[in-house]
Amino acid sequence: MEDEPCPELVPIGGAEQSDAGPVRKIPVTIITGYLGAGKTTLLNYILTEQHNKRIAVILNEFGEGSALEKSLAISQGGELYEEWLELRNGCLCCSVKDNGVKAIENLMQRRGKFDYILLETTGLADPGAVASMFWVDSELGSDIYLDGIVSVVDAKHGLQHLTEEKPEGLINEASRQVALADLIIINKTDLVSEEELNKVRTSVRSINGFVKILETQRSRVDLSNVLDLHAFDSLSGVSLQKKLEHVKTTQAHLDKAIITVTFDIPGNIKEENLNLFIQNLLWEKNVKDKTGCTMDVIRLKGLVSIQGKSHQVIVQGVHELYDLEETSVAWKEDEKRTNRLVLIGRNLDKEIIKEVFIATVREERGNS
Ligand SMILES: Nc1nc2c(ncn2[C@@H]2O[C@H](COP(=O)(O)OP(=O)(O)OP(=O)(O)O)[C@@H](O)[C@H]2O)c(=O)[nH]1
Ligand SMILES: [Zn+2]
Repeated sequence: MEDEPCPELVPIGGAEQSDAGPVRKIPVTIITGYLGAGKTTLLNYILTEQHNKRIAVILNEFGEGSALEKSLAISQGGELYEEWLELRNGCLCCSVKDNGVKAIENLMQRRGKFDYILLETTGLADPGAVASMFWVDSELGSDIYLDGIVSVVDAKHGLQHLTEEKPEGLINEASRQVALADLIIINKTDLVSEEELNKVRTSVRSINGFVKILETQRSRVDLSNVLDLHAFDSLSGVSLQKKLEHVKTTQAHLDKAIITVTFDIPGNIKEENLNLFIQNLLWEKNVKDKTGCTMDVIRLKGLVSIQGKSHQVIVQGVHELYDLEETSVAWKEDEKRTNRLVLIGRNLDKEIIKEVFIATVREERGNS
């Protein structure tokens, strides 16, 4: 019973799918970033680059005066539409006012016409809320999967956005977008000196110790860095282990800063204990730092070893939502089983979190 067969992940051959056959899930990449950072420029660039993908783009321009301009930029259509429009190169485009769920549902009726979805959030959006809908909306979840969150940071104004103070000590949008990202694009490097660029890079890194950082002008990036990141699923099982190994706990660099904390605890833990640890942290919020402030976790990633599971288990969390999924990577016979977690958030104290983790996973409950 220990070795439950894990379904093998096999690529589905051919583009054509019969009604009865398995359906290929469509990846969604969320493109976020503060107002004017270069999100739409990035989308335009991606749409015009050679990528052999049929991409569907959703522009979420909620409440922004420039929405019309944005649709114009992409569709050359001249008006704000909520209907899908086919571009000359076969890509699809649509501009919406809400968080995009409707648009995606609508889009899925055109299945077969596209193989990738890019969703641009508004500059003030919390990408976590958008990401969450892929977990909550199981209807959506069966058709599509979240591939990654890409945040565009303005090299010129990024620092200012990251340090902006919000009332009641709320986390500003720019920091949240950096904390949640799987890829950061520091754009508009033409507008800053090397020194200014270093400062932005250091601040971004101090918030998110995990994220890959690219620097661009006009959002020109190698698309392989943006698409098919598999940041949330077990297909990244192997590389995630490597990636996690390189993550370091960061030092607060900005005021009231968000930082990254990572640790590695050897052993083989019970799933219920892991759940308890995560729920205390994310739901009960009863884990506090030395000064009594609640630890506020925005993003959680990890690879853990669960008792009774032969394969590594990936942990993913965005705000209050989290998910455990067995990967296709089996623990080897002689391999030391270990649990590595990466947490990004505020008021994080590595030593305290480690202690809480150890105490929780060591605890016996119910059956010996
Ligand atoms: N100098 C410079 N300007 C840039 C660069 N990238 C984009 N821009 C300009 O910056 C402005 C904002 O770019 P957008 O791509 O619309 O930014 P956005 O993030 O989509 O903006 P919102 O949707 O309004 O939040 C545009 O005028 C772009 O032409 C760059 O690398 N350097
Ligand atoms: Zn835009």
